[in-house]
Amino acid sequence: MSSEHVAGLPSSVDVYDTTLRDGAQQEGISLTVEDKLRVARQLDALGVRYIEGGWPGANPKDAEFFRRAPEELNLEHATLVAFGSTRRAGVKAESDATLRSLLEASTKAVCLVAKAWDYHVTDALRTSLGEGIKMAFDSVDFLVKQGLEVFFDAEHFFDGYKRNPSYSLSILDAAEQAGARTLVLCDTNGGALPFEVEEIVARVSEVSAAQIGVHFHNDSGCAVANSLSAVRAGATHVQGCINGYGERTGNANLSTVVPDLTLKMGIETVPRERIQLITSLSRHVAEIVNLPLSPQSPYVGASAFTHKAGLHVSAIARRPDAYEHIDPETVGNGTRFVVSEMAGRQSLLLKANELGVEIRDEALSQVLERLKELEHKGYHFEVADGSLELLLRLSEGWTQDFFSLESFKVLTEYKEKGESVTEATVKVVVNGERVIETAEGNGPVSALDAALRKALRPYFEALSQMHLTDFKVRVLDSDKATDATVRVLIDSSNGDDTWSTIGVSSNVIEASWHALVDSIVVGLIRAAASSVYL
Ligand SMILES: CC(=O)SCCNC(=O)CCNC(=O)[C@H](O)C(C)(C)COP(=O)(O)OP(=O)(O)OC[C@H]1O[C@@H](n2cnc3c(N)ncnc32)[C@H](O)[C@@H]1OP(=O)(O)O
Ligand SMILES: CC(=O)C(=O)O
Repeated sequence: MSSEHVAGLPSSVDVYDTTLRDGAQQEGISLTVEDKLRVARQLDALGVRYIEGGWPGANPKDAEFFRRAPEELNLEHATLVAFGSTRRAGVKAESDATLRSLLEASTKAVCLVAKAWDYHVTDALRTSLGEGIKMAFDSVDFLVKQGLEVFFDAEHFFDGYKRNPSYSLSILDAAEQAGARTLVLCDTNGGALPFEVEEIVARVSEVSAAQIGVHFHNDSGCAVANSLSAVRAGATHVQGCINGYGERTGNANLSTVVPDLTLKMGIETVPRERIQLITSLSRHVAEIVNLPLSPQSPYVGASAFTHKAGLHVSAIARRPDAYEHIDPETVGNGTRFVVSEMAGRQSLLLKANELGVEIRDEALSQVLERLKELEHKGYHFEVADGSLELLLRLSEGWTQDFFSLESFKVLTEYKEKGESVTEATVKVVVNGERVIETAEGNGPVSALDAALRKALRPYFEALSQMHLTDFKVRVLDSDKATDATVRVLIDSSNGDDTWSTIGVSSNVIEASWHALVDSIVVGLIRAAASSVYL
């Protein structure tokens, strides 16, 4: 990996975040004003140069955001930008409602979107090409004369340029003449490809003296690549959204673009020491927008530095950078290993170390063979580290002596009006004593869990701190209908620690029982290890 500056590239690029405006245009995202303020604070802490906060004239929420921002944000690094369109056709700039609401937002900078494709001027705005140019000029001119820094988003620039370059360039020229700070070439439909981008941005850089910026949508899957190509061709301002949120397939993902520009191309973007905040920021923003972050997200995803294949893990154990393109800590992420049927001895050894289980070299091959057999039957140890820990311990001759099962029974009684009650009875031996307990639950697993806890609780105080946090059932061979094998996964927690356990059987209650017993046994082992009294 090189973070040295590459000759011929700009020394710095302005990062312009539009998560709160274009990001919020993604289907499924709806931010409150508080959410927007929280995201803005996070972006400022990362050190982005500009934060586009929303369109103040479009809805009361964005207007309130801009009203509250000066008092509640105290931005250290970033400049807040209000977004809106140019004046409407046939309306004077000073009387245009959108431009007035931009002024009322009281930011130092604004961003104006204008049509840069002739087809959009004639067919979407339904006005003349000359009026399209005047709308751009008048709007920028009006806001610059009010003392504002103006970014100019040339909407559909790439599509327009490919069809009628002279019109698209004259729109840019109008904005530049009127005093726009930055001409932002937008790939609004997101269909551009990197080689086209490089050629077009290079051409615009030749004819324009203003700063060139870019804004890419991801419809061809190239938004990040296009942003990097644009920088190679002369752009020094890049727009995008955290986690690639945005209209349709999203915008250029800043959680990728920023590390790429900084770590791969040696370009200054956010302050160098803050790049390590990008993983936590990306995950925090995912929480706020309430969308799970894809584990495969480059740099910041949970799987970005997770290794599964045995050959990879064995090499990494010898050379940590063997299968990692950067040191994960640079971006605040970390290396993980998962163990599955694709593991080799080295993977298992590393996992055993991580789980605090000592395992002899001779035992490794034997456990690996057993693990692969179990995975063939439907186990999935990658997501069940608790059960994997027990498998490793068993291979070293350990047996759980907390309790032994004599039998369990589950009854579901259907009552009038469709109500049902499930009751479980467990018979276990603890400390040489036979214990029989019955409990009710809202289903077989909760009833079994309650009965087992009732039986064990007098002997193991630590059980009061343990609880199940999730329960998942997956049918593995659904073509066998009711004879299908099912996999049950249980997540558990004791407040400090979490673990996952697994059970597989053609009987869902039996599979649940195995996962449940593993969950309790792992919890008791952890309690013993942290000297919580049992
Ligand atoms: C490429 C982008 O993503 S830009 C950001 C787009 N974001 C949004 O649209 C979200 C916020 N939008 C809104 O809340 C509303 O669409 C508003 C408030 C902006 C406008 O609402 P309305 O006045 O009801 O208009 P509506 O949305 O139906 O149509 C858009 C109007 O803007 C005009 N318009 C579109 N682009 C521009 C432009 N760049 N400059 C000037 N006017 C424009 C259209 O001509 C149309 O006006 P018309 O019907 O008088 O011809
Ligand atoms: C401005 C903008 O969001 C676009 O052209 O996609």
